[in-house]
Amino acid sequence: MASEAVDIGITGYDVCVEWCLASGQSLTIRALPPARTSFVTYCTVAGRTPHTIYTEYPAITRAWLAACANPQPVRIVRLHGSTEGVIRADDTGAGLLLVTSGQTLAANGLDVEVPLLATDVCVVTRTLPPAGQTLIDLPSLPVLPLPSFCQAPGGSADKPIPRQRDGGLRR
Ligand SMILES: O=P(O)(O)OC[C@H]1O[C@H](OP(=O)(O)OP(=O)(O)O)[C@H](O)[C@@H]1O
Repeated sequence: MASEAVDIGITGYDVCVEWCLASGQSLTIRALPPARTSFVTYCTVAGRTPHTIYTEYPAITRAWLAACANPQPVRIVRLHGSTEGVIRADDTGAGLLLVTSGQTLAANGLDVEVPLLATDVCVVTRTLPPAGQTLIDLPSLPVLPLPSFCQAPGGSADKPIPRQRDGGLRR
């Protein structure tokens, strides 16, 4: 889907949200029956003042921080795969990562958990402007909107969140 090689895909809702926010493009995301629900979760260690958020979801992280009432300056570092050990090892670290059972968080001593969005398998197609139709669609499946905190200020979730280079400071 991302490389435009195919017109329809089956993937995780988390992947779709991150891609929409990062690219500024729309997808039509439709829910399949739940298979194994996980949660994109903010986590850290109790008592820390995080300066760095490690994540495979930098666009979701920026959107969430932008929606926070009093966001603190924080560096966003993109990592792929399991990040719990890196977060634990950095005394000013936090993370935005995928949690299913919570066992990996617990094993790494990450004891502050804030679930931001539930994610499961979904069907995804590109949304074509201006009418929003898709090349292939499965209208019997319910549409999943982007999370409410991904709404651009004063606008709709279809508008991209302002970009920031990975690793930069958000002020
Ligand atoms: O809450 P838990 O049940 O402990 O699962 C959480 C772990 O699962 C995911 O990794 P996964 O095994 O999917 O591999 P990957 O992220 O490295 O691809 C995720 O990155 C966490 O590391």
